[in-house]
Amino acid sequence: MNADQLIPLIFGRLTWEALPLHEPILVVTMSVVILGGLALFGALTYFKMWGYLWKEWFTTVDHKKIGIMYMILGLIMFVRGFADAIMMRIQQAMAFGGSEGYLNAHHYDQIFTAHGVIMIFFVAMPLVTGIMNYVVPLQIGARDVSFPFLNNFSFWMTTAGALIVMASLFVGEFARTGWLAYPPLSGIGYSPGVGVDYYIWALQIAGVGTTLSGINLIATIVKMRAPGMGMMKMPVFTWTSLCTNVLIVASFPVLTAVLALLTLDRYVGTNFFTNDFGGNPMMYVNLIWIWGHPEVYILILPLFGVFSEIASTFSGKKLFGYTSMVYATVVITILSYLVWLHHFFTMGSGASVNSFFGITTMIISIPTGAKIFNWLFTMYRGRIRFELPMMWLIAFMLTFVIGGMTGVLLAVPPADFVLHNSLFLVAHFHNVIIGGVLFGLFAAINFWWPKAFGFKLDKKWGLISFWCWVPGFWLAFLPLYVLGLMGVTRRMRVFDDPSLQIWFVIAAIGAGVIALGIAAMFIQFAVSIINRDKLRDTTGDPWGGRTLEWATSSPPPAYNFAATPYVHDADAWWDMKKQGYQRPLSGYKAIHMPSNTGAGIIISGLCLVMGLALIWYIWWLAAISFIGVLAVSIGHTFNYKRDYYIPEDEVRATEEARTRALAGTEA
Ligand code: HEA
Ligand code: HEM
Ligand SMILES: [Cu+2]
Repeated sequence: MNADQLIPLIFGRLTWEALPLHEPILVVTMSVVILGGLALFGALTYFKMWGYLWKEWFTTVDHKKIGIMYMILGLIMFVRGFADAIMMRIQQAMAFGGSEGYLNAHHYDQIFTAHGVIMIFFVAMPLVTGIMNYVVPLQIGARDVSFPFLNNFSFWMTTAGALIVMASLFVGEFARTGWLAYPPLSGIGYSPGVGVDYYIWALQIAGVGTTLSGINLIATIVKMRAPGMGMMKMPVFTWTSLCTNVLIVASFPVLTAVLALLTLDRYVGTNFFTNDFGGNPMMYVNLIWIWGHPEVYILILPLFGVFSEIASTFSGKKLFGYTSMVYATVVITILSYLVWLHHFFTMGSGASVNSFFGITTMIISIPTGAKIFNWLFTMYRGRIRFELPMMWLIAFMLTFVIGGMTGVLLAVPPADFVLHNSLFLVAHFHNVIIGGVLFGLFAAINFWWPKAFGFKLDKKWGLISFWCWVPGFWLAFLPLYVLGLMGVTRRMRVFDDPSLQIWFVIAAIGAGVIALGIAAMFIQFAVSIINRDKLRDTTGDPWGGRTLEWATSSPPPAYNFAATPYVHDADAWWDMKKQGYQRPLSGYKAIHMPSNTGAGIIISGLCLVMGLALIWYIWWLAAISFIGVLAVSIGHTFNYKRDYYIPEDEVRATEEARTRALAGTEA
């Protein structure tokens, strides 16, 4: 065998050509990333941080630390996703009057695809999962989630997926198909390169993590609630998390299946989604939206829960209409399975089918509207405190209602025939996702940060971020409604009609203002960490909270609660405070806890290698890493050192420190 035959056997289709050395933008980015990575690696080694990170964070099974790691992952990926967005905004503002802008078509198409994929799968999903992971066990008075090791494994699988997408920036290319990769465009005939394979394996690997984390949180909420907390006494955020995870468990397997079929089409030459040989691309479109529509409610529902907690806390009132809030959430959960076809009204289903799906879609406005009015009635005659979370709630209501209304417009099939795939659609979904999901996450971060770290976030920089984000959002996306109504379609790189340019320029300025908002948010974090002693909260309950997470210290001890709380009311902690609750000061017991393990990160690391090997057709490496995954997974079942006890003395010492801290604040 000569070298020409041997090299492909070893390296598959990976060659030097895969490095984008001819793309100056990528060379610069790559150098910055490599230098930054080396600097970080050097710093961590110099300060001897690796052991600490490995023992305390990477291998942790503590839901609180895993929650924080999800948030960090989401925020880092947000910077990447936003960099893509700003590049598109600059390109579209420039590409008029014969100018081609600065991005070629090959590059531009990867950017909008990567932006969509990253923002949905590796920004919104990790941030939402992170908040649920952190808050749910505390809200239900539990010690951790049902399956703590699985939780660590889920996080690393999500991270492995994110790393695969990031790798495509520097080695090879990403998909050029749009974020849902419709065939036949995503089939091997029209996309022969590695881009779609990067897409497939990133989503498959991250999807395993998402599905398992959904199962984990459902089991946790169903089985681990504190005594007395019946279903109708669960905090609303826990309710919305439960429904979200039901949606995850019921919809992600469909995504897995549809991507598996696409994989078969691409790798072994089956014809599920081709145009001939009995294939049918419409099957793909149906399946992907049966996952895709519930996905957008997976993103928004937890934030509806966050806003419910915030509305009542900062109005100093019980949430208006708890029961209707719960039923509205459940109704949205069910309805979200009956509307998927509104994403392809124009693809020939006929008038009656379109009417059915148009009407079911519009019906979702009713439970959503009920929620909006419940929040307003909660605020009505309340003693409102305009802290940052409350500010975000108000911005959310004003923004989301408009985005929801334009959604209802799109739900009218004849209108959708005009607006489908236009910038009006792009404006609709950014309006609900940024106004709903992101504003909700910012509210959540400002609300629960003091719980996680024991000090509040700086208000001044928080307000600067707020006042950049909200007008910045409107500047960036209102022009897209106008352009959409004028007939401009999505995913365009250059334009002919010079009269459109001004709107793109305004949108680019808006994105610039958003960039300032993002910078202000990171400055807010930094300033708060520096001034943490001034912003310290020793009570564990800085906002006058209503639910159980505020009953324990900030940050909570590893075991969350020394004594399991007993629940009498949906606002359990508020009720306890009203009844003159006294913390038990004696009678501590040793606490049974799960042990950390490296199995999760190792298996995910092997999956990462396997994914990359499959993308590049390096079959031997894929086989070896697959065997490695099996071996480590089986090996892990023989690990009997899975738990330990926090000794009674340690619990007592921790609780006595808290007693002193509480006395300090009261004095
Ligand atoms: C968080 C994400 C999120 C949310 C919450 C929504 C919510 C809604 N969406 Fe949106 N949507 C997306 C994300 C989201 N969407 C995405 C990402 C796409 C495009 C994907 C792509 O193609 O790339 C999309 C696309 C999309 C389409 C397809 C258009 C097309 O491709 O041509 C349609 C059509 O029906 C639609 C409708 C709706 C409706 C009716 C709601 C409703 O749930 C809104 C309900 C809320 C309100 C109506 C406001 C509050 C209510 C009141 C104040 C009560 C009174 C109001 C009335 C009685 C009307 N959406
Ligand atoms: C923060 C500011 C943001 C800006 C400025 C921005 C900008 C853009 C732009 C310019 C496009 C391409 C539109 C076109 O087709 O012409 C786009 C597409 C998209 N964006 Fe954003 N975006 C932002 C945030 C987000 C967030 C937070 C999400 C989701 C969580 C998101 C999800 C998407 C999706 C799914 C697409 C469609 C991709 C495709 O066409 O395949 N965006 N965005
Ligand atoms: Cu939809």
